[in-house]
Amino acid sequence: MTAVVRTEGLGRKYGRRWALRDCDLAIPAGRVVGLVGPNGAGKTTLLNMVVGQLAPSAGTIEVLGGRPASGPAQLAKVGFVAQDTPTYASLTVADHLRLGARLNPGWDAALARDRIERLGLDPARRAGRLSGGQRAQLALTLGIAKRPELLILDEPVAALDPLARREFLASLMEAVAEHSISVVLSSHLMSDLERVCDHLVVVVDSRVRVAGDVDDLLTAHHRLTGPRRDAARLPSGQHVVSASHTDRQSTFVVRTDGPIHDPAWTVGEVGLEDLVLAYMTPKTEDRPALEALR
Ligand SMILES: Nc1ncnc2c1ncn2[C@@H]1O[C@H](COP(=O)(O)OP(=O)(O)OP(=O)(O)O)[C@@H](O)[C@H]1O
Repeated sequence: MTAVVRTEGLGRKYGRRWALRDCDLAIPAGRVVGLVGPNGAGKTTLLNMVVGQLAPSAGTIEVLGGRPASGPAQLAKVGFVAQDTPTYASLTVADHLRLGARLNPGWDAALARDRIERLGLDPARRAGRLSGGQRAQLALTLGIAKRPELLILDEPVAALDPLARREFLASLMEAVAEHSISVVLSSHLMSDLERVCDHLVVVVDSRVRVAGDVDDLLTAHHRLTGPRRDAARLPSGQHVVSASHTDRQSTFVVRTDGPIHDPAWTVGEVGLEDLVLAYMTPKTEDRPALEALR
């Protein structure tokens, strides 16, 4: 499998505290990857290592077959829109495009101009005078016009209203379809991720809890509801992701490779948001840690 990002035992410490640890990932090419997890889980830390802005404290990372930010050719292959969609407040939209052209060898000037025109952004307007949504669109334009093979977006839609978010994601998907780029996108907004992502990475407490193609993940996870039962009494092939109990009833989200035959259970499907929430919920039972699903 061609991996756009491959990590083994990757970790980053700040002082004595791990911001991310034991991270093993193999993200296939051509995916739109949703990176999710609670605040402080380690998402930005991972993305900053992917783009080479942060050095690992442990393990290895390979991006498009090379070391992150290891030279001009590697830098040209990866586009990055950081968390606060950074632009230069005193520079105009046109200045940003000129800067993009100067800094990026593969710059697609026609693409940048067309996008700006289609978005209705005034080239003479200073970035500091744009709305949050317009600034995010400008930053995305810079990221796409660089014509990267991999585009990294750290919470690009956080400050946008629902309509602007929808437009932003639509234009991202358009760019993905037209230029066949791989995208890694971190967000807390599950409905957005559900719409655009076909691969998911969930990070909780500095560790990757689960990773895989969305279709495979949804097929492998089920919600079991039935008479109250201890998680320890479930068959070994059913890995408990989350458990909740009332006096008489138990509900589990489990990951399993095979069908569930026990007639005591009502078996339901799990949606993407429920799946993510199940992994983010602290487990009440003591079960072995889950392997990342690939
Ligand atoms: N420069 C830094 N110095 C010290 N600790 C840091 C630094 N940057 C991040 N951390 C810590 O590392 C951990 C992971 O932070 P990170 O920003 O990667 O999380 P995140 O998942 O992106 O969170 P959010 O969703 O809130 O953006 C947190 O505990 C954070 O406090």
